[in-house]
Amino acid sequence: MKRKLNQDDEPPAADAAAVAEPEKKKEKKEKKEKKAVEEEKELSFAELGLDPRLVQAVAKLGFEKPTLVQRRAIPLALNGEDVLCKAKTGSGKTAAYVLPVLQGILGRKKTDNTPTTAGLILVPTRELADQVHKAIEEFSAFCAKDVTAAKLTENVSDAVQRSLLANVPDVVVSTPARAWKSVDSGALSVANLQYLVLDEADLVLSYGYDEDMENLARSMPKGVQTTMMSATLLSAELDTLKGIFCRNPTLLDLKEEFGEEDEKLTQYYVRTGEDDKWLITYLIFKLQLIKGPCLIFVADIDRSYRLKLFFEQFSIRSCILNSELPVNTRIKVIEEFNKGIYDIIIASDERSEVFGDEKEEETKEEGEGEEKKGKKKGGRKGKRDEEYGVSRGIDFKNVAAVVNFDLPTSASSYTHRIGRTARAGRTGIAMSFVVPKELFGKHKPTSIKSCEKDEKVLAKIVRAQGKMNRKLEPYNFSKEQMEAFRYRMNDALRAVTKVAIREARTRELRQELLRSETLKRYFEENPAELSHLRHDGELGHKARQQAHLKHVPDYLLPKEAKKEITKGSVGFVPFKKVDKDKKHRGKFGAKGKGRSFKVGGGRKGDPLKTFKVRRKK
Ligand SMILES: Nc1ncnc2c1ncn2[C@@H]1O[C@H](COP(=O)(O)OP(=O)(O)OP(=O)(O)O)[C@@H](O)[C@H]1O
Repeated sequence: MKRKLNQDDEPPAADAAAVAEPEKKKEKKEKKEKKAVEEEKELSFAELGLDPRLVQAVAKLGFEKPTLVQRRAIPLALNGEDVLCKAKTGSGKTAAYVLPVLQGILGRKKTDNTPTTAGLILVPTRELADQVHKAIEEFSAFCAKDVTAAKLTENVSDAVQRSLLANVPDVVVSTPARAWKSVDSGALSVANLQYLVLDEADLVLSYGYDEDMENLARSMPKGVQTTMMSATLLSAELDTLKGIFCRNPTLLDLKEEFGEEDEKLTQYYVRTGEDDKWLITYLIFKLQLIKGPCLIFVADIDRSYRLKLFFEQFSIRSCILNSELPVNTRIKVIEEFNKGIYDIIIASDERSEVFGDEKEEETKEEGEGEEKKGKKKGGRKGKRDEEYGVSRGIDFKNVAAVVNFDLPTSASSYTHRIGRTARAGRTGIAMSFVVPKELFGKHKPTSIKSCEKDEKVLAKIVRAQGKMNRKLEPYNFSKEQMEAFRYRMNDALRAVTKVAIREARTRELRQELLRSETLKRYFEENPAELSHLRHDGELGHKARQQAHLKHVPDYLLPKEAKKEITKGSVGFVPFKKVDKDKKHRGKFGAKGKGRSFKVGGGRKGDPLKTFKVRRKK
């Protein structure tokens, strides 16, 4: 009878081999899997089975090899499978779904040249439709005569739209509402559709396109190959979408591998009072502590104008993006931002305003809040473009940092906002201001309702990011170092009155309408004139201008700051937490070499006079 082993005994040799066997097998399997992953990483676009003309196009775009989502999704799609894919923002999802559609059309055209719309790509916003349409043109650069594409988002007349569709484009890019309107009017036929793509699929439903989606589903033939993409595909949306469109889809949930493609996004959060976030933001941008293009998200449209006017007090130039601006203006601002003409965009991510308060319920699988679905009919203030959105999918190029001046109201909004930086393997910084519960409402002039739940939302964001192997680091700005600048911040805030904000808002709209409509033909004949119509022009005629705020006097500037600014290095000049016991501090309490400086002895009175720079001991 086999002697019972107690835990101290050495197992007999035969048993030792039996025990070692599974271990060996497991090790072998892990080694094999690791080798397969390494080999997969070396796959080329040609090895994915793509048409040489598409391979040529991506090579021309500088894509050396496919990203994770492309390596996984393209073969499945080429194999005719329905794909539901969750992959991180900026990971190349657009190419992952466009290339297989183009490949399918090229394949069909080899035997059947009948004009027919074979591909329909649905996106939630006009900006994204414009971007996807551009991507299709880039990817089909070497087969343009074989593939035609149209986008149904231009704010052109129905007649023009109808003539666009009369040529029966192979691929149509549209928002669901415009697609259904064209199908319903007979301008667009989806009777022979073969490929359907939903990008930012979860948002397509929460933007209130449910009805349009159901109508479109009814108009399409059965068996359309469907691909759905999003960085935050929540289980609720997943079931709805699967029910409407998919046959037996393959679920590609790449979140586990977020950590694999070396994560280059650094995320900070700053616990700060409602007024201090204005002071910190002023310092960050006036002292250029964040270098390079930056995207600032605020809670609503008024806030975006207030921040722009506040910046103007210090001669900091910025652009505005919101749903009130004409779509062509929004697309132009994004294009010019991507060309480096502007460095700061202030975007109001006003879904919570447009769709009403987003309630966040914890969903078990995702640990991410679920944004309240559906649009609050009639709950919107003023004329807004429901198809506006910049926190989702828009491929802002080389954004050095995303600043959540106002924290979003859901973890998934946060994921998409920060997804505008650190794209395609580049580095990026996300900095989010969090108003602690005990400080909420303490500074009435700058307090807004959406910050009341900042701490709760932060907790959910930390959990959701943790599930993607990402973390947020707390960041403390040294209050004493900031005090010297507070009076300047207050002067500027006082100058930006409600009247000034309202004036700026209406003026911007008037200017944009003027720019986009009546002068269009003139600028087509005089393109050089167009450049004068920069979008980051000063709006502050109504806000009192204060010359003394336009520059930072030398005695205020710590020597380090001056050196950093002239150095012109790109990227984020990190502050470091102020550890009382540390000897060395850089600018704003940054640890490391450099001088420490203190506002003079904490004495009352004008900090400008008591500000002293002390050499490092
Ligand atoms: N294989 C590749 N190699 C290099 N760059 C790539 C590759 N694929 C895409 N890119 C670039 O990466 C950037 C992000 O791509 P894309 O917009 O498709 O990401 P995404 O996953 O759709 O992002 P989001 O979640 O914000 O929609 C783009 O500038 C694109 O040109």
